[in-house]
Amino acid sequence: MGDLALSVKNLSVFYGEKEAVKSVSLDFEEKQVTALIGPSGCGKSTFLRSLNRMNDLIADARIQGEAWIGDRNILEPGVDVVLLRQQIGMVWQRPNPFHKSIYENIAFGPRYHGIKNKKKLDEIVEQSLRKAALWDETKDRLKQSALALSGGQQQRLCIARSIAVQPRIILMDEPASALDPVSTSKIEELISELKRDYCIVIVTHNMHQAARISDKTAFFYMGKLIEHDDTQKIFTEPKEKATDDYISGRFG
Ligand SMILES: Nc1ncnc2c1ncn2[C@@H]1O[C@H](COP(=O)(O)OP(=O)(O)OP(=O)(O)O)[C@@H](O)[C@H]1O
Repeated sequence: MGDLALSVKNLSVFYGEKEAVKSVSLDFEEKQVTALIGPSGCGKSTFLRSLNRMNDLIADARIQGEAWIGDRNILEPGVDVVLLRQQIGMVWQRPNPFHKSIYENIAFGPRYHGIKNKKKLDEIVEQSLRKAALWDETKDRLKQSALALSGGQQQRLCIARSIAVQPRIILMDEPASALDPVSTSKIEELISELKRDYCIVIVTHNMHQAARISDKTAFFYMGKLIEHDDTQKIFTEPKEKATDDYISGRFG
């Protein structure tokens, strides 16, 4: 087994009385892609959002359990969520660039975290755009609004923005589901490149996508983690009947 990036223990999430995620324990390794799959409403996004404390923003959401990065439980009350979100980045279903230039979208995070030197910021912008396979398309228009980019380019910009603050883990909630097939395959190629450096956790409804890009797959059903294993095993010889039924399209 490789190095652990994040270890989740008995994580439960409640919305009021409703338990949307039920005592899930799951480990994520460095330099691996884990796909979270399961039918609509099974708690995948809720689980994902808990990992960088985005659920803190929902008034009646309550979390129990632990999530460890090294010797730190990131779900403890005293954790600085701004620093946490630097370590654990998030890419949403719909690209959400800031209403700023391409350059400023990338430079914003590093500047916020204290980098003021223009040359250093230029370097970070270039490196982040290169890593997100967007440099060639944007290097001559860095001052232009990010909103003038296509949807697929905007999503790669959002990935570049999360890389710019040097995270360890990148969470992605159906990052390609709003994109056309060409943009989708670019995002998939990009994810395969990025896993050399990062731990990636991706929610996807697309079974083929999960099979293509992930090393591990976790199947959720009605808030519970039913099965977690090598992606190849989940898709060829799942242990649980519910997993088999879901991946062969019998429900969901
Ligand atoms: N902000 C919220 N307030 C109350 N209930 C919520 C909230 N967000 C999600 N839920 C409920 O929690 C459960 C899990 O939802 P969640 O969005 O995590 O599932 P999901 O597996 O990601 O679904 P989908 O694939 O449709 O996005 C659902 O029953 C949903 O209705």
